[in-house]
Amino acid sequence: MIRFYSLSVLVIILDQWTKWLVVKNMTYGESITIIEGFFSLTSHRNPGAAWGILQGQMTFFYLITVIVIGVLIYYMQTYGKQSRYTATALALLLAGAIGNFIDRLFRKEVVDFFDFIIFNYDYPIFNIADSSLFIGVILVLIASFIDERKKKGSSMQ
Ligand SMILES: CCC[C@@H]1OC(=O)[C@@H](C)C[C@H](C)CCCCC(=O)CCC[C@@H](CC)/C=C/C=C(\COC)CC[C@@H](O)[C@@H](O)C[C@H](O)CNC1=O
Repeated sequence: MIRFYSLSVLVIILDQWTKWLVVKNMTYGESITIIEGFFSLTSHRNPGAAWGILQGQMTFFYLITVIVIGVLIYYMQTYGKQSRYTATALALLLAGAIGNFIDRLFRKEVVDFFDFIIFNYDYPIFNIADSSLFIGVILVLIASFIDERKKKGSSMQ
């Protein structure tokens, strides 16, 4: 179990370190092209949630994030032991939520820098914490699918 929390700590450190690098070494709005027309590092700030929704609603974000963190820790304690997929997914979700929470607490906005243009659509600029949340969501879906299949398989025998 503890190793899943250490995964969260590792992701949070990586998230906060990369955000610190962007804030320290790049001016706001500066963009460094990595792969022409596909991937750049752009120093961006988002006072809202995904796609900039709910700009500046910090109290709402604190409330939601504390609830999300509480639910994740509870699920980690109950379901985390059953399957390492679920535990990994929960650890990633926990890291993402905490990573952006730290930004919202101290900066009142979230630092973003991964700027992808996918099929000519300039995808919203995001960060490591968002990626961890996104991968965590995908993994939860996969884990529940695998666990479902296992249950069906055992009941068939
Ligand atoms: C990733 C969740 C967003 C993250 O939620 C958080 O912090 C959580 C812990 C707290 C929120 C207050 C509550 C969740 C709101 C739900 C939501 O938002 C549904 C989104 C779906 C999502 C599938 C998971 C799609 C993907 C989006 C993006 C990332 O794609 C990789 C674009 C990110 C850019 O708009 C970037 O500017 C965002 C900025 O960094 C602040 N980030 C947040 O608010």
